[in-house]
Parts: sequence; structure tokens; C-alpha cells
Amino acid sequence: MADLVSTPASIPLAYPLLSAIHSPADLKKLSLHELELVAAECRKKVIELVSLNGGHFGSSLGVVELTVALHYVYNSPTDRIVWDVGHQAYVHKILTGRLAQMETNRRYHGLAGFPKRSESPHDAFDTGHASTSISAAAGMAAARDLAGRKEKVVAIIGDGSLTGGMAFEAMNHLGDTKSDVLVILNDNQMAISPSTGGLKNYLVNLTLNKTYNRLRKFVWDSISLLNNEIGETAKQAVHRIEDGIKAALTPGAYFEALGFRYFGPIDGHNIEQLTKALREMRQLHHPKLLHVITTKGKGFKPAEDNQPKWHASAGGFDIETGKNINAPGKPAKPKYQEVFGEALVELALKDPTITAITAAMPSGTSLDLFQQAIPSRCFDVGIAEQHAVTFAAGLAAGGFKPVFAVYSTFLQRAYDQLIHDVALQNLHVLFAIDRAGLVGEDGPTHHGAFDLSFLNAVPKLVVMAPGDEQELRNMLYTALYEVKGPVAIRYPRGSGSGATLHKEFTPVPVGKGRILREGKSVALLGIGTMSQRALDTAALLEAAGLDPLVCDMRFLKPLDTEMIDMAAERCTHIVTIEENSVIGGFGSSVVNYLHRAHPGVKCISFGLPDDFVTHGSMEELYREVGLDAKSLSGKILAFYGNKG
Ligand SMILES: Cc1ncc(C[n+]2csc(CCOP(=O)(O)OP(=O)(O)O)c2C)c(N)n1
Ligand SMILES: CC(=O)[C@@H](O)[C@H](O)COP(=O)(O)O
Ligand SMILES: [Mg+2]
Repeated sequence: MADLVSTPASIPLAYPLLSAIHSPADLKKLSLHELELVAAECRKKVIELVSLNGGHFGSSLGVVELTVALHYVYNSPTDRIVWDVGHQAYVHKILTGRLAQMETNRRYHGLAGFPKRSESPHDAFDTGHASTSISAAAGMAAARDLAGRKEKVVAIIGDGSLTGGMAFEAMNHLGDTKSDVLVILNDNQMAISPSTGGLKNYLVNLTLNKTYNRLRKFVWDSISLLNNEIGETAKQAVHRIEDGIKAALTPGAYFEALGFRYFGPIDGHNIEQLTKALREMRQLHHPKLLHVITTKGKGFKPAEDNQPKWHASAGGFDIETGKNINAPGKPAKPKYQEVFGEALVELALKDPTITAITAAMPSGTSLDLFQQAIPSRCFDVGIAEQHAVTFAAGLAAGGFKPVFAVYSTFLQRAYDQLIHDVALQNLHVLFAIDRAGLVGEDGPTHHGAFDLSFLNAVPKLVVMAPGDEQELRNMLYTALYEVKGPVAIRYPRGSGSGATLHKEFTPVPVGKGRILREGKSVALLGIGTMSQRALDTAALLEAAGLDPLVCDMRFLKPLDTEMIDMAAERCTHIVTIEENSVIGGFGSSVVNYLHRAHPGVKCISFGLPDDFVTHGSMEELYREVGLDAKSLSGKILAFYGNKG
């Protein structure tokens, strides 16, 4: 202990113990009491960090002790520690040599908000989406076994993420392989919102089953005692007794049936219990699941009291009270998600066939408004995007109008369901695709960079993108009442331009764009909010002597070819702008059409690069990908100048 804190007295260290931990190996020298002090410093660091930078919060606070215990018992990076989602990995980053860089967390060119293999050898697997950890761990264990190595593999998955079908698929496979993997179930009864579903009920019952827990403690203590004092045969005998008791009482039977030995539940905030349990786990050479009970937001009262709110924070709060310390700014413009959520409730209150579906994202999609207003027609299916889509298809087949509100990046999960279960049957399912385009600090795992491309290939699907908030209201109405088959509306994270919202809904002509600025010579065709960016760009081009035509194309499918014809007749140069990959999206469709119909017209497409875009503020990222008005106008001037 002494060498860990011996710094000159004149420079008090904010984190005396943490400052001396350069790798998890340093933890192994510490006593139990010191580990507890390390945990306290980690918690303090996470609170300070998020109060400044923003970021995911409650989940990291909930796994402070678990992370300390894991790095104390296991030998990362040789042993592989796989975090599901990865939004809880701040303590892991702190303990694996990144304390000094934590201030850069989620900032442009700084640390990523999720584990990243390129950042540290301790980050065993890149994450951001839920329910992948057990599959990845199973693959790592198979690689280890094939290569004849001996490292341990641990997956840590939350109760919310365990509701994802992939997690079940992985357990079903892994349990049967008999491979040495530890799955830690971090059960806090929360996803972002409270967990839902039969599994949640099952876990609650398991946790509350006092008789079983008393017997389990007895057997557990006996095993520990016997491990120390007598040999393998007696240990096996005790395991058999334990199995017998379990079989009689059936807790953990779900996991046991899949081929896992079930242990727990144990207190996930007690480092002594955790290290003891993990040492036991290390000695077992088959699939096992350790059920750990934690509190999301542990140690920061506001976050414990309102767990959904503190799942993540924008930062700028007082570390004692949680109150916002930023000077109050202008009243915020409504977010796209709010405009959507409110409009949907307005329509659903009048139309009993409208139903709403979320895959564990009621607050992020603003479907919480629907949940409160019409709970019987709102379904939170858990982190289960694939199921959500086919469930929507079933609702549509049964005569209802389902609206699945989902982040663009998470819809990637359900592509087959969208094609096979919805589009192929021409079912009237509405996909409200939020977080389309760049999302900022969450980075490449969360940017909605591909939806225009992957939706473009799906027959029968109508795909639209509002240029502002009022258009979103009207497009929602259009999708519900003017379209009879599958339909998608994609809109971005955050607020729009603050467009005036009209009470009445006006249908948008399907497949028709609108002219935003009359002009000639060069046409800027934007889709979604990039049509506003096209207008800003036009202002810069005008200052440089051009008179651009600007169109908000509104629809990816059906494409407004009449508007493209009009642009091609008036202009020699056509520019497309979209916040989506340049591959396969809006620009591709326009270029294909021009190639066939107007081969003499020059066309250039701007969008996200054929690469994964990093994390950072929106302004930084727009500049990086060249989608800010200044970069666009520069590139368009160069393009237009090259007439020859
Ligand atoms: C496929 C996918 N869908 C949705 C999300 C959004 N999401 C991030 S964390 C989270 C809740 C995870 O709950 P749990 O695994 O229990 O972890 P906890 O937040 O409770 O620590 C959700 C729904 C996601 N990351 N990935
Ligand atoms: C980890 C995760 O997937 C979510 O917490 C996500 O970061 C939320 O994003 P928004 O902040 O855009 O709702
Ligand atoms: Mg949880």
C-alpha cells in the first residue's frame, strides 16, 4: 500500500490509488480493503468524468466492484473479458492504463465511449450494440481450444441485453460445446428503461427465492471449505448435492437446461463475495453463468433514484446534487423524436388501428409518450429488433397499423425480417427510423450511415426523409394513410431547424420532391435534412456568383424522376447530398437514372465516405466527412469549374 500512495505531500493526488495502477497486474498486490478504496476512486472518477464530458453513466457506476474484482482475479489481456454493449466499460478503461486519457472520452480523436480493440489489448472485442458478448466469447473460446491455449474467456452481459435473440442463440450453442466460458449476468432489472418480458420475471423470482438462496449459501460455503481442505472427489460429491438441491427447487433451470452451471445470485457490490465467486469460477472448465445483482447508478443518488434518466448524461451537472449547472440557454427546439412521438399519439388517439412497437428504446424514440397515452397499444418487446419487425408484420397481417420506432443502426439487425416478413408480403408496416445519419459522440457503432443504402434494395418499400420537423408530421400522416404497403421515414438525432408546426396534417404527394430555391446551371438535390444543408451551401455558392437550383427530393423510393428531368433540363451539373454512405443510397439512384436518361449531364454525389466515421461532435464530424456547407460549396465550385 505504502508505495502506491507515496507521492510528494505538496501535490495531493485526486486518485492516489488509481494513479498507481497502470495495468490490472497492479491490482493484484492490493488487499481487500485497498480494492474497496480503488472501487471508491473509480466511482468518483466516473462521476467527475461524466459530469464534464457527458456519456453513459448508470451502467458503469453499477459495475464498479464487478470490474475491480474481475481484473483482480482474471489476467487481462491474456484472459479475454468481453463487455456486452460496452456502455459500462469506463471502469475497465480506467483500470487498464487509460486513467490519464479518460478526459478525452467520446471526444474527437479521443478515447471511444465503447471498448475498441485498436485502443487497447485489454479491449477484447469492439461493441456498441447489445447481445453480442456471448457469441464473441464462444468464438474466442473455440479459437483457444483449437489452438490448444489455456486463457480464460468471460462475457459480461446485462439482463436487458440477455433479452436479445442473439444471446439466446449463443447460449444454446455454447452450452452444448462444453467449452470453458464464464458468462456473468449483470442483473439490475433495467435496460435503459425497466426491463421487460418473461425473462425479467424469471430473474426476479430467482433473486427472491429465499429458500434456495439459504441452501445455496450452505452448499457454496461447503464447496469453498472443501476446495481448501479436501480433494477432487469430495468436491464432486458436493457439486452433486448442490445439483440435487437445484434440481429439486429448479432455480437457474433455464440456464442449466441450455448446458450452463448456474451460480448465484450474489451481491455485485461486495468485492469480497465477488472475488471469492470469481476464483471459484476460474477453476471450472465448462460453461457457467454467475448471476450478479447490481444497482444501476450505484453510489450517485440521483442516478439510483431515476435510473432511465441517468442511463446517459449530456454532462454539465453538479456532482453532489445532479442538478444542471449550465447557464439556461434559449428554450430548446423540439427534437425530431419528440415531434414524431407527439404526432403519433395525436393520430393514434383518433385511430384505434395504430399500434406502436419499441425494442427497449421507449425514451430514445419518444414512444414513452404513446406508452403513457395508450398503453394497451404500445409494445416494448425488449432488445429484440428482429422479433419487433416480424411481430409488426403479424400485427399488420391481423389488420392493425404497426409503427416500429427504431434507431437506424439497430434496424440493421432486422434486415431479413424487413425483407422476408414485411416487404415480400407487402404488409403495411411503418418503420420510423430515428438517429439516421451521424449521431456524434457514440461514433461508428451508432451512426445511422447505411439505411438509405440497405432500404434502397428492398422492393415495394416506400422510403422518405423529412427536410424539417413539419415535413416529419406530414410524412407520418402520409405513411399511415396514403401508403398501403411497407414504408419507412428516416430522420436524425436531435433538433431540427425549429420549423413551425401546424396542427393539421397535410399529406405529401408520394414520390414527389419540392423546389426550395429556383436557379439554373447547377442543381443541388438533397434528401432529408441535407436539403437544408443544400440551401445553406447554395447561399455560399450565390456569394461566389452561382445561381443554384435547390430541391428537397423527399423520397428515395419512389424516386422523383420528373424532378430530376427538370433539373437536368435546366442545369449542366447536378449534385446530390445525403447523410448516408455514398455507396448504394440516394446519390447512386440519381446517378443511375441520369446515366440512362440524361447521359450528357455531369453529376457528383456527396455523402458519408465508404468507411466507418469516428466519434466526435457533429460539427467536427461534418467537417471531417466534408458535409458542412463550406466544404460542400468548395467542392461544388471545383466540380462546376471543371466544365470541360
Ligand atoms: C441492438 C441494440 N439495441 C438497442 C441498444 C440500445 N441500448 C443500449 S444499452 C441498452 C440497455 C442494456 O441493458 P442491460 O444490458 O441490462 O445493461 P444496463 O444498461 O442495465 O447496464 C439498450 C437498449 C443497443 N445498444 N443495441
Ligand atoms: C449504448 C446505447 O446504445 C444507447 O445508450 C445509445 O448510446 C443511446 O443513444 P442516444 O443518446 O442517441 O439515445
Ligand atoms: Mg440491466
